[in-house]
Amino acid sequence: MPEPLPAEDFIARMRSLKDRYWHDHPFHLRLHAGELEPRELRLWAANRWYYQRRIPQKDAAILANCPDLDVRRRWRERIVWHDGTHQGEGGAENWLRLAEAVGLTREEVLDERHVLPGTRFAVDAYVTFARARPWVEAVASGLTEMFSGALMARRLADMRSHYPWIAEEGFAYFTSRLEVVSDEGKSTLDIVVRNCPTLERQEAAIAALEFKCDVLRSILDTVDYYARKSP
Ligand SMILES: O=C(O)c1cc(C(=O)O)c2c(n1)C(=O)C(=O)c1cc(C(=O)O)[nH]c1-2
Repeated sequence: MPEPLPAEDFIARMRSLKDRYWHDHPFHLRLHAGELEPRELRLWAANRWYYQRRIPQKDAAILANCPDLDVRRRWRERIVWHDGTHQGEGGAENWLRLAEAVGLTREEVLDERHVLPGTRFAVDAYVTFARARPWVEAVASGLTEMFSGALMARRLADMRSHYPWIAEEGFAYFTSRLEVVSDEGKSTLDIVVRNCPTLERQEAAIAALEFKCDVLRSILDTVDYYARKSP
């Protein structure tokens, strides 16, 4: 049987997938350059809502499949972060505030009338992956968060400067996410490395992260296509 990769090489393989991440997707580049019309930002916020609202369900699937108490303890914090503990709190609520700040009503976000079929297919594929695959692969698929901190910091700065009409309250999602994201990346990586003792499992974890990068890019492909097409 082939030997597993040394941990550093395994980590390096996962980090090298940054090129496949969505930071340089044409839609993000237009967002960062201040080139988006308000209606394009609204389409983006309404579609990202679908991703945000499905993430706690994806995390619940991981909890359901994971027999490791220590991992479950850490993982359930993610659900609490997104859902909050009380009405009016949590990451999802903050995303709704961003959507309102770009000009959407809460109602039109919550009824998902702007969610495009491609977004739904991509995000649902992510949730299904977490339900159907071994839990460590689903955890590995969340490792895009290793790449997300720098992107979110840049997005926050660029949105503040290029879209000054967006009220500061709208950015609470990014400011609060940035506080948790770097730490999460490290502990998630640790869980994946410890729970992939064979080359086969390591390769499966790498494939899971590739899949997730493709999920994210697919969301923006569909948003970008319709954003450019609409009047
Ligand atoms: O704004 C971004 O670019 C970005 C990227 C990602 C990501 O890389 O999956 C997440 C988030 N944001 C995010 O806010 C978030 O809560 C989140 C959860 C997850 C996940 O897979 O569990 N990814 C991400």
